[in-house]
Amino acid sequence: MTDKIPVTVLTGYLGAGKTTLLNRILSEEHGRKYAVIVNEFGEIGIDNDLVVGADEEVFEMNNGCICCTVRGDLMRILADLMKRNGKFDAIIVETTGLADPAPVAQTFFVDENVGKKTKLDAVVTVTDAKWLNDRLKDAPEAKNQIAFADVILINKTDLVSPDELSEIEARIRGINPYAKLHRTQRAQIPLNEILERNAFDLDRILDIEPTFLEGKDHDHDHDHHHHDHDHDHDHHHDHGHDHHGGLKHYHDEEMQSISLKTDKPLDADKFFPWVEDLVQKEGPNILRSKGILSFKDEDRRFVFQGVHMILDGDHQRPWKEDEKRQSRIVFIGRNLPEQMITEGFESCVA
Ligand SMILES: Nc1nc2c(ncn2[C@@H]2O[C@H](COP(=O)(O)OP(=O)(O)OP(=O)(O)O)[C@@H](O)[C@H]2O)c(=O)[nH]1
Repeated sequence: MTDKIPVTVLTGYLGAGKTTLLNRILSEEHGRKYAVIVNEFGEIGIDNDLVVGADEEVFEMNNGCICCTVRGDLMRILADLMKRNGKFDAIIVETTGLADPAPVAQTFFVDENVGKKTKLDAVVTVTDAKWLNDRLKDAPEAKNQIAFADVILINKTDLVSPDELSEIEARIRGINPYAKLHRTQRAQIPLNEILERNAFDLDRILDIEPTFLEGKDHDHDHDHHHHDHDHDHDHHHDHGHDHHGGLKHYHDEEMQSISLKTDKPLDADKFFPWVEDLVQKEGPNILRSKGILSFKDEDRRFVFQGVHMILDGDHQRPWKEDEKRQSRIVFIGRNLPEQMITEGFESCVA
């Protein structure tokens, strides 16, 4: 028997900086071979397109909640990876910002096949120093992500004052006194603080989740509606449910995503004023937005990112010859004015 392959679970609320951290890990000269598994909320997969590193193999799970519908997918991908023994030094799983890490972590203990070949190395949680306080009030996932963490990054320290930062740190410590804490900007941190830590502590988890190891029967599908249409939306399931071996976890019933796409080039002079205005007005409800955009007279892809009203974006690599120049954008939030967003986006076509 060879050693078990370490698995790092990257978690953190919407927009906290998980992909930024992942890209940092993958861009470093590590001389290791990582397999990356991503899962996101919203129907158009954007994250897998934003992960750098041509060398790495990126596996995209079906979209949806990793802790419920997608867990079977995670097990299947892991099992496939294990068949290619020796090809990977480690596996990194990036979960959606809305995932509860408990059932994800549980997979490595209750699924025999997975448990034989892999071991959960650490749960690494990225937090957004600017928005964490608000999310602790209204998002139970955010709190669980902290409670379950072995390593916590307090990211985006540039967006808060030193006093606010101390307050955030105290709140995190209140939820989880054991995790190793790091303050970061753009998720800048030495790799060895994240990977191959051997940090996951089952005893501590059993303290906070006594039923963690119980119940191996956890197939349970929620109805999930997918409309194959130009603009899809995904009203997520809700309610605290406890079918994962007695583990309770919660979903935000109001959280929805709107995915839009168009094959027609966009006009940058229309798009930016529109989206800036939109997030100014709807920022509190729009928790996350991101997109890959094709502007007219522009050969490069534009990557667009937003967390509430803070927008970010830049031109990336050129569109490839065989790549469809399609603009895709996703908005995730509560009470989203769907029609207004859909029409607004359509009006940005050049
Ligand atoms: N100001 C600031 N922005 C940051 C920092 N780290 C990341 N960002 C920005 O925050 C946005 C979200 O970062 P991501 O890494 O995509 O976040 P994520 O957690 O992967 O997001 P989801 O997968 O959608 O939940 C991007 O626009 C980043 O450029 C930071 O330290 N400071």
